[in-house]
Amino acid sequence: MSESRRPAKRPAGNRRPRQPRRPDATAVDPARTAARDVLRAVRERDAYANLVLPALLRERRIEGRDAALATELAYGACRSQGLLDAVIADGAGRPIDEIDGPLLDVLRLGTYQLLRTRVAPHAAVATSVDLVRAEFGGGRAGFVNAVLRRVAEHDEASWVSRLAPAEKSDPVGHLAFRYAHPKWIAQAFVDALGPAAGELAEVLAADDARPAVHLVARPGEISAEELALITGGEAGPYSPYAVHLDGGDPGQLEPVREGLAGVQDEGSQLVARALTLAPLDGRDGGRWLDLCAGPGGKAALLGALADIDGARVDAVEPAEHRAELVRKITRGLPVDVHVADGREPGLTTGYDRVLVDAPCTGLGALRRRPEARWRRQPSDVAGLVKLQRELLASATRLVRPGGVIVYSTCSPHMAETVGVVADAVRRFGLAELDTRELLPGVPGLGDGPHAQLWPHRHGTDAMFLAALRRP
Ligand SMILES: C[S@@+](CC[C@H](N)C(=O)[O-])C[C@H]1O[C@@H](n2cnc3c(N)ncnc32)[C@H](O)[C@@H]1O
Repeated sequence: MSESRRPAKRPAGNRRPRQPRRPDATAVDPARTAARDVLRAVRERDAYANLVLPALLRERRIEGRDAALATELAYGACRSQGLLDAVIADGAGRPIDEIDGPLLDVLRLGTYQLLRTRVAPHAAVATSVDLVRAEFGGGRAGFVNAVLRRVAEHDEASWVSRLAPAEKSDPVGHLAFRYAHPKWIAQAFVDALGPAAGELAEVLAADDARPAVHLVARPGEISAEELALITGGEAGPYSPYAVHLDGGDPGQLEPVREGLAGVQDEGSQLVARALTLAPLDGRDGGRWLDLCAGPGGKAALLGALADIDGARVDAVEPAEHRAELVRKITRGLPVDVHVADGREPGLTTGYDRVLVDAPCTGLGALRRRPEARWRRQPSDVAGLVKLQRELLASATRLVRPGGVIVYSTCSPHMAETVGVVADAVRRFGLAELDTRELLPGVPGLGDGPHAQLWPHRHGTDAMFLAALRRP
């Protein structure tokens, strides 16, 4: 009987023979395994990193330093994907789409650590190799090892100078590469900055900075000063309702749990407030409309201000699950939620104030959505602009003569901002108010009459807003 056919002897005690075990990466390195799983969910099922990661950390009970590391790696690798992929393709000597998805996730994680963190290079490589070996065994781990060793031969600056478009002939492409943004987005920022295009590097860098948590103190419930005192935060510089926190989980704060405060970017607070400050021709009859209300952040602030002013808000949202979020967040406030398409909401005309916080590319909020910059495509813009124009046309029908519309986007892309507004002004004879006057005390809003906020100038999302009066 040959050696291979001989029946295996059972060791004493009837124990099974020991198999050589692959390392269990989950147990060895929970943070990197979690980050890898986030990248995989984003790649395979178009998941949102900032929804997947917190759920995954909770489910696996990953806390403290491990949670912080998983967050830094998952979000950082998502944000810098374009830069990482160019380096990986060079290191692998083949295009990215010829690398198996699960290996690419780990290569992105490893390359991010090598180029953009202080993790020691040997640890970045070894932990990546372990992740692959645990799942696929040695052959594929060898490939990852070889690629990452090539990546580790240069630092980030040197990879940028090797692979980025030349600064002289393509300055926007160069900065886009260096700050890991698609070029079309960097170009959209340049266009919106206009004469301040020299600030492009600062705008791009702001997208990678961890944004502070902004709370809104609900008017009539709690003041910003009280909220700051309770939470240990600082009052925001521009919105009278804003409090800034360094970090932490705002959902755990008592004022947030009790509904006295909410989480809302200070720029969004300024948009809702601007609608209430806009001067009307004639008296305010107290009929206010939020035409694109889900998930309800601005509707809640408008509702609280309406409560104080004796006004009432109709809030329109076509997606039932988002309308439900509006109902929840505005409970107890004078807000009526309508599940309807804002283009034909079936409401009685004659509103004094209408907010069109339009669906948009979200290019002004990239710092809050790690993977968004690589998912959005230039071809998305045209469809959104069409919808934005139709929503603004609908608002024009719904507002009374002398009433005011505030049109806003969390995108500075000019087709979605000044393009949509200019079209409405031309078609409907709307008068553009000086929107900057509706943001008292806020500097650096541009040449008007509209207003553009920027993360690098104001610490807010890059919200655009224009106030328009129907003649
Ligand atoms: C930028 S978000 C609004 C954010 C909201 N104002 C807030 O502060 O929480 C745009 C919203 O418009 C909704 N929307 C999409 N198509 C719409 C339509 N045809 N009519 C009205 N709303 C629409 C989206 O579902 C989304 O909830």
